[in-house]
Amino acid sequence: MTTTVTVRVPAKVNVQLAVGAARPDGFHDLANVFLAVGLYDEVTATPADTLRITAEGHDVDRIPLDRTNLAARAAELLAARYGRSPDVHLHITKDIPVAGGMAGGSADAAGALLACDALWSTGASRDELLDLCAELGSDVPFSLVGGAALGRGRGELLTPLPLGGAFHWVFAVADGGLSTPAVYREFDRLTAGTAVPEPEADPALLAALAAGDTAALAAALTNDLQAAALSLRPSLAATLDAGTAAGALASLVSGSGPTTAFLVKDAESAQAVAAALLASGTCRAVRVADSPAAGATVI
Ligand SMILES: C[C@@](CO)(OP(=O)(O)O)[C@H](O)COP(=O)(O)OP(=O)(O)OC[C@H]1O[C@@H](n2ccc(N)nc2=O)[C@H](O)[C@@H]1O
Ligand SMILES: Nc1ncnc2c1ncn2[C@@H]1O[C@H](COP(=O)(O)OP(=O)(O)O)[C@@H](O)[C@H]1O
Repeated sequence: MTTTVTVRVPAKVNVQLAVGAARPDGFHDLANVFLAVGLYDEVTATPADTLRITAEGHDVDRIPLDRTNLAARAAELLAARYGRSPDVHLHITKDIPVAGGMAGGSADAAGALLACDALWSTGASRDELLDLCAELGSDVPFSLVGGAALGRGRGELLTPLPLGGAFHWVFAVADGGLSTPAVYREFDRLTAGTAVPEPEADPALLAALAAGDTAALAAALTNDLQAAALSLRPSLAATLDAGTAAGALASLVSGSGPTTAFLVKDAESAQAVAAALLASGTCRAVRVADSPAAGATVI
């Protein structure tokens, strides 16, 4: 019998984040082009007498260890769906920046779901797991799937995208986090009184991904939440400028921020841009990672 299951789950960067007007339910329709990157959290599930969460790694003092933790919510949802006890010990090893716009919480939710599913042998199909992911959060289905995908609806309706090669990234971690709902509210405030277009995926960006063409991808990167994130955290402009000055091909806010993402030519350039960003004093830490990365995987 399996007694412990560990799942590894990647972070994401949004290479295009097109945001529509607020819907009646408060969410926003998106054309959200997700790319999984090689920074990972791990979730280990072990049988226990009660549902318990522990965590180690970067900034774990900033995540809740009670039942509001997204990993705990995933275990409870799966247990309720299959009529069993949610008692399990979930240990999270965190490497994805917390509240950084890189879907760390979503990664832990997808990881916990897959780990508990394996531990409990529920027999859930992939589609059933994807439905549960969507109940847990808009970004959680992508954490399960990984690779590259277009997310429609609120981001949960995924179409896998072809990728023609690897891309190299540097990420600058900012002090503190940004609240995703607060960034969407700021988007609403900044766009009030304007006609917000229907979000559409950019064909040039999809072609750049399919061709594995870094220069074309750099020219096509966009994030409709960037102005809102910069409005709430003006200091991010200096980080973006520092990355561009250091030779990044393109610089943008990752999702709702405040992590900033820098697309670079190759692994050597990544090291140079990372060192320059750190030396600039405009960020707390830097990380280097490649894309794509596989989705949630039992290891
Ligand atoms: C912005 C994005 C881009 O991928 O991620 P982050 O950069 O924060 O990681 C996502 O849209 C975040 O997805 P996720 O963090 O899963 O959001 P959810 O838990 O579903 O929703 C949290 C809140 O964000 C807002 N929200 C989220 C998704 C969406 N399409 N429209 C929204 O308005 C709503 O206010 C919602 O109550
Ligand atoms: N397992 C978890 N890991 C990270 N954050 C979590 C987790 N569970 C709950 N949270 C909370 O979810 C919020 C969003 O965190 P996160 O998913 O890391 O950011 P983002 O949505 O910007 O990618 C934070 O306020 C954090 O405290």
